[in-house]
Amino acid sequence: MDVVDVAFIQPIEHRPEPNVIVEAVGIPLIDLSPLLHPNDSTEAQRNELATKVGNACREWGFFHVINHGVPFDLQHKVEVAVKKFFGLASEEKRKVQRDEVNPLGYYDTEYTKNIRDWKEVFDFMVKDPTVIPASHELHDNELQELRNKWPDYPIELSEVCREYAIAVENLSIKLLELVALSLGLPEKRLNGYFNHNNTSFIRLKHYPPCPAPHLALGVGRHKDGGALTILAQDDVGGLEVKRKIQGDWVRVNPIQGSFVINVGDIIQVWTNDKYESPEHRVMVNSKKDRFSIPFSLNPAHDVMIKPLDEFVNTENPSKYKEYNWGKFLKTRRLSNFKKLDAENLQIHHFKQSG
Ligand SMILES: O=C(O)CCC(=O)C(=O)O
Ligand SMILES: [Fe+2]
Repeated sequence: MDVVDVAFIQPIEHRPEPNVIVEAVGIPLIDLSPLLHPNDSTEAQRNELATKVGNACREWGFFHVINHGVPFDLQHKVEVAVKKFFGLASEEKRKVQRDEVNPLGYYDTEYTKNIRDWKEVFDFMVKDPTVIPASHELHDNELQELRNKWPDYPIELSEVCREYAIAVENLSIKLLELVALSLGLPEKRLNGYFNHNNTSFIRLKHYPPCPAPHLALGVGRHKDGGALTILAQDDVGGLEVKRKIQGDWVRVNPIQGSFVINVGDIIQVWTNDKYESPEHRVMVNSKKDRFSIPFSLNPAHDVMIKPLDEFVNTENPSKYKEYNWGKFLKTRRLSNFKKLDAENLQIHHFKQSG
């Protein structure tokens, strides 16, 4: 990757300032240990956690969790395998390259908001196969089965990733239940959208050192399209969130043993904007490689997303028109692939006009 390539250069107003990194102060750290043994946790403990999650969702849209139940040695095995994979020669990685038909596997030329990201990624679905629409066209009902594409080396990558996916998916459902409780909904109100047909996925990411960290970004500013994101990040740092009131970018520092959780667009729409999906981006640096692994909790492709009835009434009418999740996902993928002239599909495109 060559940074003099203009494709990487952010417009002036979106360039990061590597010399003035401001740490985010006050992003909540939530200890989930009461959930480790669900039969022992009391209703009062769950409600207390839900209150913390609710406050974090309103104030930041971001929080850290510790004692989350994903075994440390499993995380370590994944990290080792991921580093082996990204350490392969490009020709090897390209053997599992994603293409226009199957968007899974390796990729190093992704765009966010039409600017190329300084990163390489490997995507896989939690359910294999996963069913999604074959095309983004609204009236085309054809479906497609996505199958994961695993490399021959490292041989253990597929197995450790599958095990990790199950553990993180379990955690995501616990978090979803806390989000539901925090909104005054029954604990399992949202679970049905994420059945065995869910389209959740995991992205293995490598941000190589970048000779021009003041011009490029690892991931340009964006909001996550799914319901919730569970991010494992190493100790290098680079993730930044845009503060709601001040509007400035602050660094979400790595905390050992924690996952970073953020609200995605689906929760924003479901809650009719009670919880907002925060804008974030990833800075790169000139010295260190950085690795991160986001898991995106996504519903089944045929789920229609709109504000939940519980958050709509005459004083507070629905702020969004409903949209089909599978078509949204498919449309988003189009613009990740190539530079488009138009803005990427966003939930604000479904905002009610009146
Ligand atoms: O790598 C990170 O820290 C965050 C990545 C991210 O925001 C994303 O993949 O959506
Ligand atoms: Fe993100």
